[in-house]
Amino acid sequence: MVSDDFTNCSAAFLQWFRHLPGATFHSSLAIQDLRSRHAGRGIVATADIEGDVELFRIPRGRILTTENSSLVAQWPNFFSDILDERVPKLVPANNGNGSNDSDINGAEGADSDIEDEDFLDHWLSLIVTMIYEYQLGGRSPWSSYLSVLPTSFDTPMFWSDSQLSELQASDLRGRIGRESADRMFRNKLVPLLRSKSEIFFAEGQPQLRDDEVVSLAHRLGSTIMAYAFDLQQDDNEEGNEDDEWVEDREGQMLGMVPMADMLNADAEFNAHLNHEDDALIMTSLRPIRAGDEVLNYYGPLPNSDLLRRYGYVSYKHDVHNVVELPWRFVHEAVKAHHGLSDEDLQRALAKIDEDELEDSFVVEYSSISPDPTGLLPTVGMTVTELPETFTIQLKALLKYLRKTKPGFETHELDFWTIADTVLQRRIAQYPTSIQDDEQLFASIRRLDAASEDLLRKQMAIMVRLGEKKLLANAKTFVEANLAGLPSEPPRKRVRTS
Ligand SMILES: C[S@@+](CC[C@H](N)C(=O)[O-])C[C@H]1O[C@@H](n2cnc3c(N)ncnc32)[C@H](O)[C@@H]1O
Repeated sequence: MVSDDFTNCSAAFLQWFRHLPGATFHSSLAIQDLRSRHAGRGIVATADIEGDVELFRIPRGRILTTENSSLVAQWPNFFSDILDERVPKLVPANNGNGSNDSDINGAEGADSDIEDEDFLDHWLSLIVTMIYEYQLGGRSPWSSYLSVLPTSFDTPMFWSDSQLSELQASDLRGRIGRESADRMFRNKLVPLLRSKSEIFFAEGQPQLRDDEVVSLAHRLGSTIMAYAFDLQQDDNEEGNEDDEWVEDREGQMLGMVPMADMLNADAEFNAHLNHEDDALIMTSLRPIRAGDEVLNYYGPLPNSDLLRRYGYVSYKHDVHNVVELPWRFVHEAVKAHHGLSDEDLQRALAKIDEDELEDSFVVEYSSISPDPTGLLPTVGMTVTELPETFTIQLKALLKYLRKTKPGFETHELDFWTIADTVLQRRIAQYPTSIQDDEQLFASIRRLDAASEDLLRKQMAIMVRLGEKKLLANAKTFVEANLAGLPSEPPRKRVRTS
């Protein structure tokens, strides 16, 4: 085997980890180089491992957190200083992906990671802590760990405009937020670190220029998004009442957990991190065969969010895809279908409490969750209902039109026809069809996927294609409902008294 920096760093990291007091690492596991399939490092079983076996254990004191770092001892007002510097919203307003109340991984929740102020405090604190540890170099207790963390990313945050354009009409494009993060790092973070230059830029430490600090902050900010775990989780609360899996990566107390974050992940997985009082323990959920990769779970994320936060996509995550339907498309469709004026529409809308209105509605497949061993049921991906808020709001609008416009009538046929038009309008926002994308995807798969540009293009096509398939599926559902209705609306009832 050719030994390069990458393999040397993996070996040094493993050796460091094995020597941490209280840490364990199963003898049938190895860290493997998975760069040939764009998956960086991963952990693979070298012999069969049974289910419910401890794979490795990380003592809580060895987790890279602000509390465990020596930074706070040198900067006693660290937390209050960070709170003063935070910027409430890092992403442009109105970029939420609508509502999906499944959990933090739902469309809205996925966005809330950087909109949420608590998360932002923890994220920023951890960025500063990691800058501090990086600046310590070999003197950091985590230096062997830091050297296996990535220095570049394939998340859209780092894509060119032409690469981003390949996402076409995906809602993801409005949710990247690089500019606002950049502004915050430049205007807040750099002055904050400069004000503590005796801690961050002392003699003997790298003397970074401002732009270097900003790019290091971006790099670490992205590392945290893709690697950090929520440490506050209580295993008893982990599953909700339905015993569903939740993501353990996005929460209010973030920490970088050496080794746990060497696991790649998928929508089907075979390992889970258990949170105990003094340690985090990675456990196998079912037997893992020799040669199999040990996989963690990042949550029921659509491919757009997997790409946004982790920089990769996976066929298995297609089942969690989501697409937003804007409320304004409903306005347009109602107006066109019923031949209404703007005034007609506004009069009816004025009757609805604006605060209760959603700006958009999330279309998704009927929910599929992994079982307790991390496997997904083998059922087809189908849309079996329209978003509940879509139905409520459209029905409310039609009701108020009936109240405010004399002679206005609607029937079930109108509801489904409007829904069909809205879907058609959303589908038309993507300039290429499913067939175009499938052909394009097949043709570029044969090319050299080592090219960064090509890899990003492939991932963008997978995101947009998955969204188009979801919309087509939703349209089929609506068409089936239309087909089941009488084509003529019932005759007007004549009042007899
Ligand atoms: C927590 S790290 C996992 C370890 C990582 N592969 C490494 O080399 O450090 C998360 C990152 O791993 C990569 N990753 C995770 N699961 C993957 C998968 N199934 N396929 C490809 N890349 C994956 C992504 O780059 C993601 O941002």
